Amino acid sequence: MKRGYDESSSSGLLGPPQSKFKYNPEIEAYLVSICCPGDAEFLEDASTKIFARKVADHYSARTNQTLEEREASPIIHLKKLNNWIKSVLIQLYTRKGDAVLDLACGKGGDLIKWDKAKIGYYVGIDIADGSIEDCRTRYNGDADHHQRRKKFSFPARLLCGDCYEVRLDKVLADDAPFDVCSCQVRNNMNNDLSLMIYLNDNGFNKILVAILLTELSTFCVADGLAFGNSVYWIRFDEEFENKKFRSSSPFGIKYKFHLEDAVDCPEWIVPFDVFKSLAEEYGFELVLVKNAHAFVDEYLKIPEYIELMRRLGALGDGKDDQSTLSQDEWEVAYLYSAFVLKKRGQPEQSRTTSGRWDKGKMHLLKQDIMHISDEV
Ligand SMILES: C[S@@+](CC[C@H](N)C(=O)[O-])C[C@H]1O[C@@H](n2cnc3c(N)ncnc32)[C@H](O)[C@@H]1O
Repeated sequence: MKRGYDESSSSGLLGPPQSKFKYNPEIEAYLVSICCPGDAEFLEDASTKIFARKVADHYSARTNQTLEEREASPIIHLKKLNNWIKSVLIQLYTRKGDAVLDLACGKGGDLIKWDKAKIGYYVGIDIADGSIEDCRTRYNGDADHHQRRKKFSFPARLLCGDCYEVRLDKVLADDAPFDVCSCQVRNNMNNDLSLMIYLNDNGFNKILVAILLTELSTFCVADGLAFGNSVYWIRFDEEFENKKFRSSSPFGIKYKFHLEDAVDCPEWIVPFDVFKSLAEEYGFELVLVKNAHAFVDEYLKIPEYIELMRRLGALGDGKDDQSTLSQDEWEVAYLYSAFVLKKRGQPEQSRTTSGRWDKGKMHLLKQDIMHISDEV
């Protein structure tokens, strides 16, 4: 049975548990699911502004957890693993001085990662005003009174609004071009495509995306319409009872995804090859697509990333901390993939900026947060 790490490694870290899934890079059946984050009570119409409002309220209402509360999460090691994957991605694809657009930046959970990559400018956008306010205090270094951290070394700007509803080209006219866009939220395919057009037209170099993938064959071999374990479940709609999917209508295959202590939302599957060719049509080439198991397999061989994993603690700390991912969390990790899109024809060396000291601020006041709406 395949394991997700190098068993001969001398890292001292505990490995992920054995998985019943076997990662096969040749497999053609991977499907990208388009995620609409939200809550069970407001699942129905993802396209409406009401839905967007409810998403915003949901995230705003999620208070900052204490360290103890966070550590008690049933998916704490999965969260740590996700952080490791995001950090490695950022280290791999961001360079000193880059201008970064963090779409759906939330409470700024990635600020430290961008700081380590020595970026030159940061613009964060999120729909939830509570989250963007938390992001502001975190950026200012005021978030944790016990552990006041040093100031971030890049200027920043924060905006509050629905990144799929506003004219980003207008709102960000003075900030563009960006080198990297990070996006960990998906809307519907049309919105994602308009975003890609915007990114292409506005000189983006790379987009890093952490996206949920599920493997159709897992569903096809499962009994009935649902499968999962103690921390997640996926349930397909009744209409897919016969487990047949028409290639002529690749969109609209809906299922519900539940992950303990994280999400409970509808998602729609999109065949990966369709996504890839649409991205190509809009001027992007896919330079990396890696399932989380394969990602761990590959990058946990590199000393600096082993050290990072040790610090983040997803697989213990190599010394006293013997806690690690549960089998069930490791199976959830298998549902996720990281991918990177790169603007076609963009040479590696050409960076758009080396710091934007004239833009953004080093300390953000409440009134510095720009509230954007689709009237902009
Ligand atoms: C999973 S969180 C990502 C947080 C962040 N990347 C981090 O690691 O801390 C998803 C975020 O997407 C935001 N979001 C959802 N739909 C959005 C939209 N249409 N426009 C802007 N933000 C959105 C939510 O408010 C939430 O903060």
